[in-house]
This record gives sequence, structure tokens and C-alpha cells, in this order.
Amino acid sequence: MARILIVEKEGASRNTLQHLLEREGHDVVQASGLEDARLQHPADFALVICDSELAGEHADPILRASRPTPVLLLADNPSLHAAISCLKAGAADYLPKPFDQQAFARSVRDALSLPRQGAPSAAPPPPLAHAGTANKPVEMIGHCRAMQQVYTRIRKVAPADVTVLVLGESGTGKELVARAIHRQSERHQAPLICVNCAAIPETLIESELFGHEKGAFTGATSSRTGLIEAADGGTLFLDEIGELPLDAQARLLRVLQEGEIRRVGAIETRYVDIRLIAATHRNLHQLSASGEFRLDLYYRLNVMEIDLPPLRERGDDVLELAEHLLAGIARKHGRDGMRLSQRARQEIHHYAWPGNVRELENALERGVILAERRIIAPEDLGLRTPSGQPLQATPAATADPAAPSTAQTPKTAGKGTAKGAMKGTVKSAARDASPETASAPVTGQPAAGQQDKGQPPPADTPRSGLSVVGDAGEEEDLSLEDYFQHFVLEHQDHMSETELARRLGISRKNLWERRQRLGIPRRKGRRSSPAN
Ligand SMILES: Nc1ncnc2c1ncn2[C@@H]1O[C@H](COP(=O)(O)OP(=O)(O)OP(=O)(O)O)[C@@H](O)[C@H]1O
Repeated sequence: MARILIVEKEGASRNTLQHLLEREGHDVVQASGLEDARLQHPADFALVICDSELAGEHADPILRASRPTPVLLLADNPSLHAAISCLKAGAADYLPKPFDQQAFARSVRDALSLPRQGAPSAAPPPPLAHAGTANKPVEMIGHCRAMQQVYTRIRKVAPADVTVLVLGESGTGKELVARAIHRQSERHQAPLICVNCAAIPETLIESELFGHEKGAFTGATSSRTGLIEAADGGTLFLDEIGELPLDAQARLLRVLQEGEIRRVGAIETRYVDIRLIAATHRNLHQLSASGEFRLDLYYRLNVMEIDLPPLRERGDDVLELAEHLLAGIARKHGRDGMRLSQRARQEIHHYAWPGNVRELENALERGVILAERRIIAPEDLGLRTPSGQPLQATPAATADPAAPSTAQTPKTAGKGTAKGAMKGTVKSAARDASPETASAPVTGQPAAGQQDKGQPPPADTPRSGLSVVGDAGEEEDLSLEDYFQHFVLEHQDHMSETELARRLGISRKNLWERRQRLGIPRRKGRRSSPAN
């Protein structure tokens, strides 16, 4: 698809990146240093991906040598300061290592879609109708009535340059909405800076957002630009704004009211021109009543509201989303053409998805990795009940796999909390499940008799090494790689990387390398501990 130059000193990392990019169909050339890169004429490529250490503090040499080609920087030792200065100097993106493959693929896609620097300025943002069908932004999937209302709202607010408050449970696509608004706004050529307020320690949040002067506090050895200044001229997306401490709320209010920003420790004020999009899964009005959120800030934020429905209330959109996401995930793992079995589709349709689209993505990724063949069975998705138990197949109420389950589903359980909706969760009926197989644990492969009917036995299933005994007593063969994947996916939510590596009897480095090779990214939501 595109010619991409990788500039990276370590051969193994170059090869991994090349592998990932070739899987997406790109043509890749490697360079081991800046000199080597220059010899390859970086300006002739569609994209340059460069290690940030090689690129230097402001990445000037590689940016100059590559112009007008966009440059994506990968950082071993990322710092906010370096990110801001590289982005200001013109880098297309700055990605901390180790990165998750989806984030990498998205950055590459975004960088490739940028206008080449110095090229005639891009046409004004296309009207929404051109950016997708039926008023739908290209990147958002779903046609249910509630999503149609979301698209209409995006189309109307995007050009209006007003503050927008996006509401919705975690994983419903709030950041995607912010991106769509930015892309369709007058500011689309300027930066969009996304900040998750919940991910920044409370003690650092003011200096991260507003910047600081040298000597403002212990450790402030030089002055720094904050993220709000970095978004000057563009859009600032503050996710989880309900987590912002009260002092920072007061400063933010000033930015919104006066366009004024004062760095921590500074006397003079500066002026910024930003559009704010804020998001939260919390009820800010209630938080204001309890004094945790400033009411005046709430009113300032809530000029326009966009309410994203939880996935369980989007009807058939969940299947459309699943098909769409599955195609991308399968391509990423080099397993094009994977399909969901009839039972897996039913389970996806009936499940409550408390983690919304993000949880669906994760389940599909598990399915792609664990499925033995090109058909993903429900067991491969690894869905769980609210108490963390694997969902169990129940004997079929009907022989027709397409018939709706007779048990109560989250959709009939009505609105309410994710937990409440989960109460009604049922497995879709499995036409061929017997009582014994129904109690077998979720494993990398269906237990005997639990496979979808109509599928031939796997011809090329790896069968080496390890055997584990399932609850039902039957022996299941797993290859070492199956076992590794299985173990990591099963335990990564409650074990640190160090613990996982120790339990697997390998080093942390080896664990990381295997994750890269097998395409099992670390879970985004997991908090890292010092030992992690
Ligand atoms: N309608 C959609 N179509 C396609 N992908 C979607 C859609 N909604 C969400 N996603 C995908 O789901 C994942 C989660 O979305 P996003 O990060 O925007 O959610 P969020 O509401 O901001 O979550 P959080 O508040 O937890 O950060 C992303 O990978 C996003 O691309």
C-alpha cells in the first residue's frame, strides 16, 4: 500500500516493525541510523518511522531530511516534554514503547492520511455526508436510532466551535466522537491533544495540563509547556474530566472564560485559543451537588451534550461492529477470512457488554488468537459473567441456532447500571451442547462435542508438547504457544508482568518478545505498578 522507511538501531525491533507493517500490506525499507536513512532519501517515502533516541531531542535532523514526508516517532523513554517538543517541531505522532499493536496501526494510518508538509493546504473538511454514509462519520460503526442521533449531533456541533460534553460509559467511543468532531471542524489542520485525566497522578496534573516554570516545585529543573498550550489553535480532549482535582478545575475555568493560562509558578499569563471537548462516564451534576465538581465549570462545559448509548442498547449494531472489528483484528494477526460461528454471533448479540466496544474488541482479539480454525466459537471469545466465571453453554431450548434465546437477556432487563443489565445475561442456546460439555471450562479450544457442527476437523492444528486436563476429564492437547497465549490472556488482568513471567518460567524481556511475536498486547486499562 505505502512505502515506509523504518529508522531504528536494533535489528530485532526493525524486524518486528517490518513484520507488523508488511501484514498491513506496506512496502518497508530499513535503516539502522540517521546516516543510513539519509542515503535512502526519506523524502521519497510515504512515511518515516524513527526511534526517538536516534532522532534526538527535537527530532530536527530526521524531520528536516524527511520533509514533506510525515515522521512517526517511537520512544523507548517517553516524556511528555519530548512529546510536545517533537509534535510542535512537526512530527506526525509520538508513540511510547512498548506500544499496543492497535495503537501502532492507528498511528500509521493517521500519519499516512496526513497531507504532506508543504503540500498545498488540504481542502476544507468534507461535509459529513462525504465523510461516510447516511450522515455517519467514516470511523464510527452502527446504524441504530440512538447512534444516528449521535452522528447528527456531531455533524451539527463540529463546525460550531463550541465546548462539547460527551457522556457515556467506558468504552462506548467517547474519544472517537472527539476525533470525529475535530476532524470535521475548522481546526482539523491544528493538533488534537487527548488527555485522560484519570491516568495522570493528582500531584502532576496541574503541571501537565498548564505547564510550569523552572523552580516551581522540587524537580522542576526547567520550564515546560503544558498540554493545553500544546493544543493552541486546535482541540483539547479531556477524557474523564470528573477526575480533575478542584484546583485544576478552577484553572481550567479561567482558560474557558478568558482564554488565559498561567503556568504553575508563573506570574504572567499567556493566551491560548483552544476548543475543549470533555468526556465523562460520571454524572457531573451530581458531583457538583456533593462539592466534587464546580457547578460553574459544569455549566461552561455543558454547552452541547452528546450522549453515547451503551453497546447493549444498540440492537443489531453489536453484530455490525463485531464483523467490522473482526476483519481488522484478523488482518492484524495475519488471519484474514476469520468468521464468527452462529453460536458466537448469538452470544455476542445476547451478552451485556459492560465494557462496551472496547470489551467487544478484546473478546474478538481473543477469539482470533484462540480459534483453532477460521471459525470463532463462543468458547474462544472468553466472555464472563459479572462474577468473573466463564459463561457456560446451556443446552439448546430449540434446535434452530438462529432462534432467539427464550431466557431473559440484558436487553429485556431494561436500562440501569451495567451490573444490573448483566443480571439478565444468558448464554445463547447451543444446539449441540451436552450437560457435560456445558460445564467444561472456557479453553483455547472447544471441549469435545462443543465445536460448532458442520465444521471439518482442523487439518493443521498444532499438536505438540503440553497436555492439560479439562474439568470434564478429557485430555486436551495444547501446543506450547497455545498454552502461553492461554495463560497470559487468562491471568493478565490480575497479575503483573513480573508475576506472569515468573509463573511461566521466563524472563520479562522474553515475555515482552513473545507478546510482540504472538500479537498479544498488554491490556490498556491495567495499571502498572513499580514492579510491572
Ligand atoms: N462506533 C464505533 N465504531 C467503531 N469502533 C468503535 C466505536 N465505538 C468505539 N469504538 C472502538 O472502541 C474502543 C474504545 O473507544 P474509545 O476509546 O473512544 O471509548 P471511550 O468511551 O473514550 O472509553 P474510555 O472512557 O474508557 O476511555 C476504541 O478502539 C474505538 O476505536
